[in-house]
Amino acid sequence: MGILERIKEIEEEMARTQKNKATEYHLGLLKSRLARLRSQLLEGPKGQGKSDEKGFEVVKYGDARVALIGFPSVGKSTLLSMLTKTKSETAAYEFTTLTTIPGILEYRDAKIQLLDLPGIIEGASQGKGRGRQAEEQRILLERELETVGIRLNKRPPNVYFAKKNTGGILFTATVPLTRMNEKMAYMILHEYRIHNAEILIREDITVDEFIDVVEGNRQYIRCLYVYNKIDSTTIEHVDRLARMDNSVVVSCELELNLDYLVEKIWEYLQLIRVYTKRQGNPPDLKEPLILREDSTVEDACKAIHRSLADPTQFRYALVWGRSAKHDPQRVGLTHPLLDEDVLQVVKK
Ligand SMILES: Nc1nc2c(ncn2[C@@H]2O[C@H](COP(=O)(O)OP(=O)(O)OP(=O)(O)O)[C@@H](O)[C@H]2O)c(=O)[nH]1
Ligand SMILES: [K+]
Ligand SMILES: [Mg+2]
Repeated sequence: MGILERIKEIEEEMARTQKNKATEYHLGLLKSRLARLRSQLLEGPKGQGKSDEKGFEVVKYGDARVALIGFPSVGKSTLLSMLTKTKSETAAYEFTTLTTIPGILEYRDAKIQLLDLPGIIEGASQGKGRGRQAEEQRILLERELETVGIRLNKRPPNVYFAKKNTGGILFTATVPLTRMNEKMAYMILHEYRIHNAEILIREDITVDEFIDVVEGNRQYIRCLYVYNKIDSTTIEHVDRLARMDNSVVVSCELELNLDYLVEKIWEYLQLIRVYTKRQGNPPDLKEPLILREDSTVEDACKAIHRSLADPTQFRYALVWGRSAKHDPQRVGLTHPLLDEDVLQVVKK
């Protein structure tokens, strides 16, 4: 039996199985089997070099990447063409875009690579997906991304997990577990042929989250749900969509709310700008370092030059701005930076 058939069989069995105390472990087992098969499917057969093919087949460029993922003809290419200098073909028929089209969104001195992807659709081959309501599309997209190991707007579970060579399974939970337990963990690990490991669970996780930890390859990605074409629905509907979590409503056609969308994209990327300065010179305000929100002086040094954070080179740094207690503050490598700080590195 092929992987796809086995996946289908397990999905069917799960759908038939009632959720209760008696079936809890069996369902946990099915879930882990399903997760293993899906991973196999994504990785492809071992030793064929296929697993190296990552990303969207477009060269990475700029400070961050945003992928536009959605059903056909929702206006992804129209949006890319509005927000960047790139023109991506748009048309009223589905699957106009057949390959990934990159464009650059310039905002707050950062270059953000937008990727216009071909429309994705649940069961495209069966011709499904016409006339879907926005909310339904959202659920289907989430489900589609879930099955390939993408977790949207979630944090990785607070669990320490390390495979070992010997010593058996060492299981510890620092909080009461109400949604899974040690027995379930053993069973799932057994399914993964893991017989030696250290597990420290620090929050009340679900079985699915435990499987995510064991798989270890999940992508935790922030996601904005953008509802386009608000010009062609009722104000009540728009209002309902706009109130949902992580949502922005726009109209590319009427150019409604696009500035707000760009602001939101910036917020979701969690980036900061750090302006660098040489001794005796004003800061370079044209090209800031674009760093992740939780970056330190060390990260900034590494972004300037690989070896700048080495103890042989780095003496201290001066920081002006919101992260500084006084201007300038003399700091070390571990100092956390904030948006719009100015940084001067003093070398040995
Ligand atoms: N009414 C309305 N139509 C829009 C809006 N934005 C885009 N469209 C139209 O919707 C149709 C599809 O737009 P595309 O940008 O090609 O959609 P897409 O998501 O890239 O489609 P595929 O590449 O086929 O998946 C085009 O006819 C656009 O002119 C909008 O805000 N309002
Ligand atoms: K289209
Ligand atoms: Mg398109």
